[in-house]
Amino acid sequence: MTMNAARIDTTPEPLIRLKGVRKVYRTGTREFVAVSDVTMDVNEGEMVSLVGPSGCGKSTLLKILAGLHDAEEGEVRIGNATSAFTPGRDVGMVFQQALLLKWRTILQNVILPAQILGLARREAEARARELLAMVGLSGFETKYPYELSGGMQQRAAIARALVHDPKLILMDEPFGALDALTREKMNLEMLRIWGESRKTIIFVTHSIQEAVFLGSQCAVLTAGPARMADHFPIDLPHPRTLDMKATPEFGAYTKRIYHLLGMG
Ligand SMILES: Nc1ncnc2c1ncn2[C@@H]1O[C@H](COP(=O)(O)OP(=O)(O)OP(=O)(O)O)[C@@H](O)[C@H]1O
Repeated sequence: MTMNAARIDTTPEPLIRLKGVRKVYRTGTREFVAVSDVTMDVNEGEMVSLVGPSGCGKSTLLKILAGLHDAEEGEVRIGNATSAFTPGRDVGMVFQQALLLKWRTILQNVILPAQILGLARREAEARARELLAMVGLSGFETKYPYELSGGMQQRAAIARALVHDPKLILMDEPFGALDALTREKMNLEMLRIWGESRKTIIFVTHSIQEAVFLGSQCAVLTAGPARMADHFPIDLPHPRTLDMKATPEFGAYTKRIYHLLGMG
């Protein structure tokens, strides 16, 4: 008897598969293409930067990934055979403003998503404390948001996005409101937090330097028409250091993005 040995494919399935995604907003009889031609695979544990000018559809794409909007056309698949995905449970979000509740302590703010999802209080609190330590906020558990700097508040927001152990973190220009030096520091912190948490992160930014420095993959979106112009891996070594920004390799990536955005 002969047996056909099934070929075992060990290539991991991507966590996110986007193919020809297009989203149109309608107001009355008018249609507006917010984003189009979005095709990209994202593997678990990747940090993908989405970079582009204002109005090119970055936030729209995040809303599609969060399950808040449906795509007009194309395929959106999140989750795979080994990792099922439920948007309400498996997404953590960080916005440009930390949006902490001013009447809750930092610990109580970080716990909030776990409370909303009805997770066990004791475990959630232990995890929130661990995450506060990971983002460098040990000792600030009982402080209130007004007692923290902007950068510290954004660290708390990152801890809050991780507390329910989501599979996907969506970050919409999280450091856009910080001063330039704090932003550089937060970029280094972000890489460390990503390395420790091993989460899949989609990171929206207007900054080409930030996109190259943080991304394991970079997607470039253009406006007029709003479309994904390109996406490519960023093959810079880890750990990344600020010195790398002065290297020809780093410069080649930024130049590529400037050209795609018509600024070359
Ligand atoms: N609910 C909506 N209804 C109609 N048009 C919308 C809606 N939301 C966004 N738009 C339009 O769609 C386009 C893409 O918006 P989106 O917020 O995704 O852009 P963005 O790249 O995130 O911009 P920014 O960088 O300024 O935040 C914009 O021109 C915006 O005006």
